[in-house]
Amino acid sequence: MRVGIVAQRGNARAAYLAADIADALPDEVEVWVDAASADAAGLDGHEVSAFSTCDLVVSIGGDGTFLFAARGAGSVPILGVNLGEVGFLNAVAPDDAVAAVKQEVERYLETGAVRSRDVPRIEASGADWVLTPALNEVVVQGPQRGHGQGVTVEVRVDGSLYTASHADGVLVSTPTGSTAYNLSEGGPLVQPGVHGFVVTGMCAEDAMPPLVTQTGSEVTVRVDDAEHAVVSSDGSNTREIETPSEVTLREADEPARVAGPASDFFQALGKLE
Ligand SMILES: NC(=O)c1ccc[n+]([C@@H]2O[C@H](COP(=O)([O-])OP(=O)(O)OC[C@H]3O[C@@H](n4cnc5c(N)ncnc54)[C@H](O)[C@@H]3O)[C@@H](O)[C@H]2O)c1
Ligand SMILES: Nc1ncnc2c1ncn2[C@@H]1O[C@H](COP(=O)(O)OP(=O)(O)OP(=O)(O)O)[C@@H](O)[C@H]1O
Repeated sequence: MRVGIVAQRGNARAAYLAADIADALPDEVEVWVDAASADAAGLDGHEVSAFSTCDLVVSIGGDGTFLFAARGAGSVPILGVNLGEVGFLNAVAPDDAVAAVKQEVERYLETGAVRSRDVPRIEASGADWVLTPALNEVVVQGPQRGHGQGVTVEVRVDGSLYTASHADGVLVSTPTGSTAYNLSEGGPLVQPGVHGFVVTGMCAEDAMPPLVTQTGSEVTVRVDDAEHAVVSSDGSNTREIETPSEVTLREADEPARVAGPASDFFQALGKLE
């Protein structure tokens, strides 16, 4: 079994906790530590982009660290330990981290699988490009946000026109991402497990109420009337596209997998206050 650990870059507490977890695991488990944290501790590190070959990935940090770990992990189960300010994606408290990881490792050694929940991701693509699937959301927007900026968008669901407007952009969120950027833009909270994505307009001039689509549907966003447009996945994997052009959003073939104990969704909402 191979366990990959991603500790928040530059955070000594995260690096110590990574070392504690590594020390607590049986010798038969190979432990990889991300390059930045390993370098700080004088160890050999591994690029997080190779963590899709692990059997379990542990993220120690905040939501940004979890999203970073998820980009490398692909569909490998990720257990999130919260050292962040919000830590909505991280169900495990630091004091419980060693026990929670040991429990999943023991489960894997006994049964060949860790306990995990599938969470859908959104894949954004254009004529000759595709972004790393998003765990939270894909944003299609103009070169800049704000009055007098933006882009004309035309949103279709399975080929049928939903709406068209000048707007800062359009945000398509997974249930996981509903508590993040989607919420700030006026989109609804979505209970985990709902099989839908949310399409939310960003400061649209014409009517664009938040729309829940089935995960199986294909959403296309045509952008025009701006110098260029920008597509981003989870706020970081970004692509500049020319206008006019069309972005296709659909459920990624492989979901992300969240390992370890689940947090109570309604209790976790308290973290956002
Ligand atoms: N106005 C906004 O609310 C806004 C703007 C830009 C990005 N974001 C979010 O930030 C994410 C990228 O995270 P980052 O840490 O790299 O950037 P960041 O440092 O700008 O973090 C943005 C905030 O979003 C929180 N967050 C991220 N995912 C969340 C989730 N699923 N539920 C609740 N809160 C969540 C983080 O804890 C952090 O407080 C994007 O996926 C997007 O959802 C939010
Ligand atoms: N081990 C790492 N190696 C390389 N980059 C990292 C690593 N950990 C985090 N990062 C980068 O830092 C970003 C997240 O860091 P950030 O400071 O926003 O912390 P966070 O995990 O969101 O916690 P907080 O809630 O305290 O802000 C990630 O998106 C990623 O780009």
